[in-house]
Amino acid sequence: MPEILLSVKDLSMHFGGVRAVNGVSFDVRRGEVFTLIGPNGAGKTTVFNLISRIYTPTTGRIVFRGREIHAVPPHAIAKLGIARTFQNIELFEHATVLQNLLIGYHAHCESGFWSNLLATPRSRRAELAARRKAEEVIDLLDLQVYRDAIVAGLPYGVRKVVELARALCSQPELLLLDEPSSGLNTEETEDMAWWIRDIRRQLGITVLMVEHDMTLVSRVSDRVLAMNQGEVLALGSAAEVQRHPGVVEAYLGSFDDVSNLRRAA
Ligand SMILES: Nc1ncnc2c1ncn2[C@@H]1O[C@H](COP(=O)(O)OP(=O)(O)OP(=O)(O)O)[C@@H](O)[C@H]1O
Repeated sequence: MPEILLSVKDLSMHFGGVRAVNGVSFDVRRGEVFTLIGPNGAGKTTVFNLISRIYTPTTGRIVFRGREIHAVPPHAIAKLGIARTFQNIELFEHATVLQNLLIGYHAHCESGFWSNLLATPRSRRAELAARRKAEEVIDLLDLQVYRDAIVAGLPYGVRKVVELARALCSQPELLLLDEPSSGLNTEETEDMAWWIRDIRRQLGITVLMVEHDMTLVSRVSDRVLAMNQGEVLALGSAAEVQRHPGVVEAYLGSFDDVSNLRRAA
């Protein structure tokens, strides 16, 4: 039996009369790439925001490594072993790539305010460990030439990889990727598929992803869950889910790019 890393049980999030997420359940197995798809407004980002504790669910449970995470404040999520990227990149724009990665590392580490201020041996060891981890991630994602560049001056595609790198520096067990291909051209999207596969293969990190580009979804996902109007429509391999009549109908009834679905079929 595969180990379940994350379990979402009968999860609902209502905003007034809007049922953004309504009775959604799924399990993410340790080591897999699990992808949420669905037309605009299906509830995918809300599920992400619930798992990363930006929202508290109206009803339902989220269990990570056997522990309920409802009461964990958003800032403590990284320490539990969950990191995420955002649809619209969120980086410190006026800091360098390396500085952003060091911040990512410190999001998960325990060294206290006083030990940092007094530069104790413990805080110096933590600083060295942070630099080692940042350099390792820079090498893994081929960011060497950008190490000391200010983020604001970098092309969008590179900033997207830097955000991924920063999430990796917090050494997560579960990585949440919110539309990793958005804003990327075809070549950059192909690179992103390589990075996601490397992250899973080389670092053993479990990936939960929201993505619209079905070519990327098909390339990297072990399992795909399709949502529509806050509810689960289908679960299976990328090919199985794309053939599901309810999924085809949901996309045809929306303004989403149906050609994406056909392209990867
Ligand atoms: N904070 C909020 N307040 C009110 N309604 C919200 C809020 N967040 C999301 N919604 C609504 O919940 C529904 C699901 O939105 P959500 O952003 O989760 O969908 P999505 O599948 O991520 O869509 P997209 O692919 O466009 O990002 C939508 O009808 C949206 O308008």
